[in-house]
Amino acid sequence: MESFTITSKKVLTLVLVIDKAKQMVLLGYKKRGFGAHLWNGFGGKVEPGETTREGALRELEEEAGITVKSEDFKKAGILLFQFENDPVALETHVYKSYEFQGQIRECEEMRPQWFAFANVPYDQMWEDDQIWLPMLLNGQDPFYGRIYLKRKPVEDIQEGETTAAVNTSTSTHVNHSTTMTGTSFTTAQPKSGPFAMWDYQLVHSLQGVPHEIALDGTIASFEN
Ligand SMILES: Nc1nc2c([nH]c(=O)n2[C@H]2C[C@H](O)[C@@H](COP(=O)(O)OP(=O)(O)OP(=O)(O)O)O2)c(=O)[nH]1
Repeated sequence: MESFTITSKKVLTLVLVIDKAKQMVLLGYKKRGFGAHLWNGFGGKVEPGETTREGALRELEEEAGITVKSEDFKKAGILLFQFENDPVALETHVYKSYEFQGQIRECEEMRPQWFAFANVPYDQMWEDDQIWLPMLLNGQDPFYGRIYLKRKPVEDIQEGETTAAVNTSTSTHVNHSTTMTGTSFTTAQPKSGPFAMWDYQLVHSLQGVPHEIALDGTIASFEN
């Protein structure tokens, strides 16, 4: 795992708004920047002086035009994204809400759209989302884990390309409750961005949500 060694991390947020009665989730089509042309939740970098919660609520309002009351805004998990040959990991704090206020609107960066749980466009999302998003939609949170991503060879991300072999090694287990440990997919999807998921470790946590994931993957404390 030498090529996945990390020495620092950036803190990011990601918000999923869910209509429980209709079994639909609000996603945004990212028009530019990191993860462009993929559907995703709403989020971004946490600013200096902000908590992850405040940063997540700010990004949701900026990118989708809506607000969520504090009591409805729940932490669903933390994912540490590690990229091949990149010493900076992205510690992404994932939030969910079943309620929101305001009018959903498009902005320069994101085009929001509701999707039925059965029609989530996983082939146009980050590859790892099909591992953890169903857990969030089915209420199997909180969770935490590490996701390892490799840059795809250029020819594999061109339109029309259908298969790209990716490494299928099995990762070691992390402790705590139900541990899922991964083998990545044998077929990389050409529209799912420039990165292929190489491996993952994901834990459905019974202890609550971690405050953070240390660089060595350990969890120092939980929020509840
Ligand atoms: N669903 C999903 N989201 C991911 C993955 N990797 C990853 O960074 N993200 C999210 C976390 C953040 O919400 C977003 C990247 O944040 P960013 O810093 O590029 O956000 P941004 O371009 O909107 O920048 P800003 O608003 O903070 O200026 O993408 C992934 O594998 N799956």
